[in-house]
Amino acid sequence: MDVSYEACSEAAAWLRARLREPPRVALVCGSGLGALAQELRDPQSFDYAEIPHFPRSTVQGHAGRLVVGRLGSAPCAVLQGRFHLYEGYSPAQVVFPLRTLALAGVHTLVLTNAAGSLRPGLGPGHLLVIRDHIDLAGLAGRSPLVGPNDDRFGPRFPAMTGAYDAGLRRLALSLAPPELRATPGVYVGVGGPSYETPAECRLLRTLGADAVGMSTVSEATAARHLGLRVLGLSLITNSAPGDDVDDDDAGDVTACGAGPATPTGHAEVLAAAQVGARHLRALLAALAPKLDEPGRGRTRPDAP
Ligand SMILES: O=P(O)(O)O[C@H]1O[C@H](CO)[C@@H](O)[C@H]1O
Ligand code: HPA
Repeated sequence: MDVSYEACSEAAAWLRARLREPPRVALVCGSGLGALAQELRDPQSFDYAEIPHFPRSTVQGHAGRLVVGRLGSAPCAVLQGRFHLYEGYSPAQVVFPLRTLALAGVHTLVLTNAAGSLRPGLGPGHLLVIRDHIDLAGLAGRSPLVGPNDDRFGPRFPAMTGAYDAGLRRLALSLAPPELRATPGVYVGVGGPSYETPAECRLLRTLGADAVGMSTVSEATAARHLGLRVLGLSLITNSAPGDDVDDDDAGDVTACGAGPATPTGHAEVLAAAQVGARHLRALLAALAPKLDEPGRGRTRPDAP
């Protein structure tokens, strides 16, 4: 698969030729969160298979469809389906859709995901508003930015301090429906697709992580490389095994305080995400007026 700047530009031009207006905000739906696209007015919808160079979704709960419409007054593109490293995609393939959307006009990216809680008191149905992340694959050399740098996407060495926009985070925390018990925290991205062992969860906790998942970090890294503003929202679908869990019977014991000790399977993750999606939709509707701002654009001078 061609993941070059030229391939992204071709996909972006294909989209722009079909859209009533270029998108300025993009939203990536996490597992089971495809219903977030229902917030869009006047939607136009495209299967990923139609869009030049796009990868194909292989995971249940990721429809593989791009829906473009208005979120409040903001032209918004919703990716109903993301790509994960465990599907066998390279890091550059994982971030191809959001690079395409950036070239099509997007300046603000909302990343959503389903995640396991590592923090006592943070349980299924709660929302972690991502303050920072730990990219285990990236730290091990599997960043989407590895390889020759194309300066048209961004600089060779982008900063990742403040990667998640503080203003958007504060807004999300203040506007979230009370049912989500929204709290800021650190998301750790792991490779998957097996869920974590109790010992791995202990390790991730000592690293300072509050929630764990298999996505988001590559996308946030590529988005900052592109100069996009990023908001990250983790809907907690399960608790990861806690310190109190005996490795022999992790399935029997309630873990970090709330909900079943971890996951059991993707079906449960999808079911929990679908329950929380209702409140997440309310949050998006409340955030909508703040996501697009006149004058805001990609911070790179040569942005198309
Ligand atoms: O991060 P999203 O795409 O929401 O999906 C999460 O759910 C799947 C595991 O159930 C993994 O892909 C994990 O990353
Ligand atoms: N671990 C990793 N990814 C996940 C989890 C989890 O516990 N829950 C949802 N996605």
